[in-house]
Amino acid sequence: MTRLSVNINKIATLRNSRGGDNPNVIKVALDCERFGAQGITVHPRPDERHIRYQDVYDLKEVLRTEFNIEGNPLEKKFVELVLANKPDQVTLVPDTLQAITSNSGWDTIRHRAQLTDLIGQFKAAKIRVSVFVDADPHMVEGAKLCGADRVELYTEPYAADYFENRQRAILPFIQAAEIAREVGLGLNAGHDLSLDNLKFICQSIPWLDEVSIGHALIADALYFGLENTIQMYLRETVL
Ligand SMILES: CC(=O)[C@@H](O)[C@H](O)COP(=O)(O)O
Ligand SMILES: NCC(=O)COP(=O)(O)O
Repeated sequence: MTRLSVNINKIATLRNSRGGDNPNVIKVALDCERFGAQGITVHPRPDERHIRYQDVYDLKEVLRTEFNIEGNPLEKKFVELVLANKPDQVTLVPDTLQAITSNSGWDTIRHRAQLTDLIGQFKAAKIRVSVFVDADPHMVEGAKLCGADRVELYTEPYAADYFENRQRAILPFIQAAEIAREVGLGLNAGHDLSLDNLKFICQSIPWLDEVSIGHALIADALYFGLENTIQMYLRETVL
């Protein structure tokens, strides 16, 4: 079974649009847990345009399920935030300041020295480390050489090609996932997963440990309600 971690960035985006505290990020996170989510993901960015650094401290106090913090560890502030909060998992994402959202995985070969050092720091603090990579076997092997515990496959290309040709879309993901399994890495996936494409990736890669989903899930909640929506996503993860 693949576990579902709900990314609550979009809740923070909505809150920040009016400067107040509606919706309350902590309440929504706790409700996601109550409605069945097996984890909560946040991706604080340096400009704090959605999740703020203070949200991370507040969430750490109350969450009962897996807490996953995503971000770029080349930002010193991010490393300090993660080490101060000791989440269950940190996901290292190479996003640039200008990017609207994450748009590629790490080059784990070119950044091997930096990643190895950073992963060592997180693991010394007993935090599981997942490295965000494209569905490229070399990048998966590279993540292993850096000392990662897991990789998260960047699924935007899968989602983009899904309706055109889902067999073609999934193929590189199966190949990368097989390498992850061979070298002993745990496996996560995320970005643009939705009710359309989730079941197929879970069925095609039954050893997929976890998916983190935000944008589509929160958009679906506008129509179906948050509790129903989480249940609908959970059903897609069961084989
Ligand atoms: C790491 C990743 O894949 C992203 O999907 C990210 O966590 C979502 O961030 P935004 O909500 O800012 O688009
Ligand atoms: N790691 C991916 C994530 O947390 C959510 O991505 P998205 O569903 O908002 O595209």
